[in-house]
Amino acid sequence: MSGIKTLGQFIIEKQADFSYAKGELSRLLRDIGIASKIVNREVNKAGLVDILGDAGTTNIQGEGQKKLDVYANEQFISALTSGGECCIVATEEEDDFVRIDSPVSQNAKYIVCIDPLDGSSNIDVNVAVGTIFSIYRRKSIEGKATLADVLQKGTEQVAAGYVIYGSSTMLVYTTGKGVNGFTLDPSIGEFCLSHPDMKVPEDGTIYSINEGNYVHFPEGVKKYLKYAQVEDLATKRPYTSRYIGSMVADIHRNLIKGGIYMYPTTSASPNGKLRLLYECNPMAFIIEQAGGTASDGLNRILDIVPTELHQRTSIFIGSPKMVKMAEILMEEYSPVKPLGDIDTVQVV
Ligand SMILES: O=P(O)(O)OC[C@H]1O[C@](O)(COP(=O)(O)O)[C@@H](O)[C@@H]1O
Ligand SMILES: [Mg+2]
Ligand SMILES: [Mg+2]
Repeated sequence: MSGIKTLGQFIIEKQADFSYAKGELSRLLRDIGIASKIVNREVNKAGLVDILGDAGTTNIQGEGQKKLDVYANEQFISALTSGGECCIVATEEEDDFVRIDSPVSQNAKYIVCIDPLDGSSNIDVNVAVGTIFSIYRRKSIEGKATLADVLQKGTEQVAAGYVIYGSSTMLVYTTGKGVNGFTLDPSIGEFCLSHPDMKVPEDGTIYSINEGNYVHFPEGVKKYLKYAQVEDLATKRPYTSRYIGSMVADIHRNLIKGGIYMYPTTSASPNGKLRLLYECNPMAFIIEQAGGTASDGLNRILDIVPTELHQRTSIFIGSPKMVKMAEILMEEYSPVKPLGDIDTVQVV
């Protein structure tokens, strides 16, 4: 076992990068690691325990909740509560933000925004799913933290990460100093450093989008798909289409191999489908830290000012050269309103 570095050891080692660090963020990341292992245990034996299928409840987004959505949500809230470093959790599965009122958390300075289980449509069919998290420092230090402490721009994130429950289970995260990936070694129950200093290739040949929505796509996206599907060997086109239907898994693949993931506006989702606070901001922070880019077609995701807890946005994310091409075609064919006028996207 010589030479392995566990997540816990790595976090403590990196703490030295932050002169003011007192270990709170390290402990918070530890708590997320613990809850991820518990969720992983259930995901791995999902068919054998009563965790598949619908929970029979609906979340504020009008989506039917899966049993594993609810279970994962409970595990992360309970780990963050007993850990004591988090004062508010904003989660996909709760209508309003959850104030952590345990005695130890009163003075906690961190806010966690989380998608406890990403890729819910893949849970019952044994396809990779994930967890996505984003961490902010509360702005106000007096009194109780409020919604204003949650609705911060993505540029204010102090850390972000995801867990992918796939053929192996990995935790990938950033604290603004690069991106590192850890693989869970079940024999020792530890996340071990397996992918140090991850970098997204500048260009790629993989595009990920639900083409089933083609007729509802903005013209700019239709043009990009035509561009991707044209024969031009010099630019390695036609590109390959890959779509798992779990944002974490599609972006993880593109982070390693190069590629672009797109979930644009559609007539069904005029503001996009994916949520800014706990899906797009954390993935954008990670991909940018790995040398990639992320926008809504025009505006940098991390610069979008959140106005609502479950706010949605369109997203184009991945290899910078591919995102740039998509943005050029969006700008030309489907001008998106610049920042400051975000709430309605106009498609001409
Ligand atoms: O089925 P669609 O419309 O392609 O949407 C798939 C996308 O929706 C999501 O499942 C939304 O996330 P949740 O499963 O956390 O709600 C993404 O993971 C995925 O990329
Ligand atoms: Mg999700
Ligand atoms: Mg989810």
